Amino acid sequence: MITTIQYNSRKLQIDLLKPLDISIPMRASTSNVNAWYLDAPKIEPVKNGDWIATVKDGACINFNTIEFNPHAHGTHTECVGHITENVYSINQNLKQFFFLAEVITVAPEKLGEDFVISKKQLQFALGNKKRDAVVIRTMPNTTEKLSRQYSHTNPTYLLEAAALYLKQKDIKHLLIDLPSVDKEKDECRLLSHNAFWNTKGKLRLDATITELIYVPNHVEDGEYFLNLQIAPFENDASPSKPILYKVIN
Ligand SMILES: N[C@@H](CC(=O)c1ccccc1NC=O)C(=O)O
Repeated sequence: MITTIQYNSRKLQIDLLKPLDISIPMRASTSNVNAWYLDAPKIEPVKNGDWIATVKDGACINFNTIEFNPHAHGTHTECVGHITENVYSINQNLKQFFFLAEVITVAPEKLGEDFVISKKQLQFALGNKKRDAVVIRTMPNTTEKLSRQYSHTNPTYLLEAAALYLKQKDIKHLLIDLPSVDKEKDECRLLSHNAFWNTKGKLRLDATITELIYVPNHVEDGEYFLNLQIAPFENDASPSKPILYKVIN
């Protein structure tokens, strides 16, 4: 099912039958990916006295209540409302869902006790490419990322200059396979979040950050169309399902 997309002056083809899902599924399990010191997400049947809302227990339906945190428990997309006093909702600010994206792979650099992604690394990977979105895969890239327990592990983050560079390149959507673009314990400085969303100037309300993605190794670096879909929560962040389609010519 090949479709041709007129993108500015270019005609780009993708195969809609070959979606590449880069989200992490959310499961009610202690092995679900986790960050920010919360317990595992819960998916439990509604109960009313002796009645349990599962077909195996005699109900005519399965009817679960789900408890999770979008920032902690899986792939999620956030807008500037994540760090502002004014409440901005991702559902009000992400209004388009198809973007030209570049998938890049970086091996984080050691900086003191930390591992970081630098501006230089992004410059090297992106060059003069003009994209709406950048998808960052960090090395090493194993399926252990689907179940990693990130709390208190000081995960890799983006240096402020790297986030500033992406803003200056007018990258609207930043996707990364880490729990945050900032250092886990940074006394709430949130330098990269602030730089990317330009909180000291005109807020980039249409810019989003998607965290806790997983880009499988069979997905090569290069040019893709990104379909970025969220669940329609009115909240700073929502669980999301980014799908890539390789640009075939
Ligand atoms: N770095 C902050 C915490 C933080 O960034 C955070 C805390 C809870 C949930 C999400 C967070 N940041 C996500 O990008 C701090 O040091 O307190």
